[in-house]
Amino acid sequence: MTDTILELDGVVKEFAGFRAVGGPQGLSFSLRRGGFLGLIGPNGAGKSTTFNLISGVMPPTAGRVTFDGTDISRLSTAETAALGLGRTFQTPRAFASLSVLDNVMAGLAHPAEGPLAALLGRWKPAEAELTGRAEAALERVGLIARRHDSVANLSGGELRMLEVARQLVRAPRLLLLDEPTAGVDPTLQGKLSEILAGLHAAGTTLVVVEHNLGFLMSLADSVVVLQNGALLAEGAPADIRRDPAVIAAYLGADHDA
Ligand SMILES: Nc1ncnc2c1ncn2[C@@H]1O[C@H](COP(=O)(O)OP(=O)(O)OP(=O)(O)O)[C@@H](O)[C@H]1O
Repeated sequence: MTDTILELDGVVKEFAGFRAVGGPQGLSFSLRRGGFLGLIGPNGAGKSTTFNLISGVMPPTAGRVTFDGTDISRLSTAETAALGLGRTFQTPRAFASLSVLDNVMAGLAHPAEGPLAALLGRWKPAEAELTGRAEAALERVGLIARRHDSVANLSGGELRMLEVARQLVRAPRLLLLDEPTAGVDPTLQGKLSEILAGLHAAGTTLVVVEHNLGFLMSLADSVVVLQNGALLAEGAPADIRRDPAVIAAYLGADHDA
C-alpha cells in the first residue's frame, strides 16, 4: 500500500474542442492518504469538471486517474463509489419525494462493500441498524429534528448538510466536497468545519472545492490552484496565500482570503 491514494496523470477534458481541464501539459497532481486538499481557482477554472473526472461522471479525453492503485479513468460513478469514493455536488441533489431520513437511508442502498457482497448476502444489516446509522449522521449535521420532514422543506444550506450526511453514512475513504459552505449559515458552517476536521483526524482523505477561502485554508493541509484548467500552484496553505501568481490570478481579484 503506497502513501498516495489519488493521482491525476496528464488529465485532459475537452468539450467540443474546448479544453476545460488540462492546459498545455495535462493536469497532474497527487494526494497522500489521509490528506486534506483544498482545490481552488477562479470561476470556470475547471474544479467541478475535475471532480467529475475523478468520480466517474465523465471520462477524461486523455490521461489517467488512479485511486489507490486502480485506474478509475473509465469507471462509472457507481463503480468509483463501490471502491470507496464519495462526493457531493455543487448543486445539492436529493430525492424530492422522500423524507430527510429516507434520503440518507437511500445513500446506504449503494454500500461501499459493493454490489457483489450484497448479491452474496454478506451485506444484510438489520433495518434498525441502518436507521440508527442514518440518524447518527443526521445528528452530526444538525438535521436530526428534521428527519421526518420532506426534503422540499429544507433550505439550500440544509440540503447541502443532507448531502454531507448521505456521505457520512457510507464512510468513503476519499470524499470530494464541491462548495460545501455555499448557502450554509454560520452555525451550520461551524458544524461542518468540526465534521471535516473529525473526518480528517479519523483518516478520511478529503478534497474540497470552496470559494470560502477562510473556511478552507483553516482545514486543508495542502492546496492546488487551477487557472484555465491548468495547475497554477500547489503547496501548503500559508505558501499559497503568499504566492504572487495566485494573488494576481485569484486571491487579489474578488475573493477575500
Ligand atoms: N458539460 C460541459 N459542456 C461544455 N462546457 C463545459 C461543461 N462543463 C464545464 N464546461 C466548461 O468548462 C469550464 C470549467 O468549468 P467548471 O464548472 O469545471 O469550472 P469551476 O472551476 O468548477 O467553476 P465554478 O467555480 O464557477 O464552479 C468552464 O468554461 C465551463 O463552461
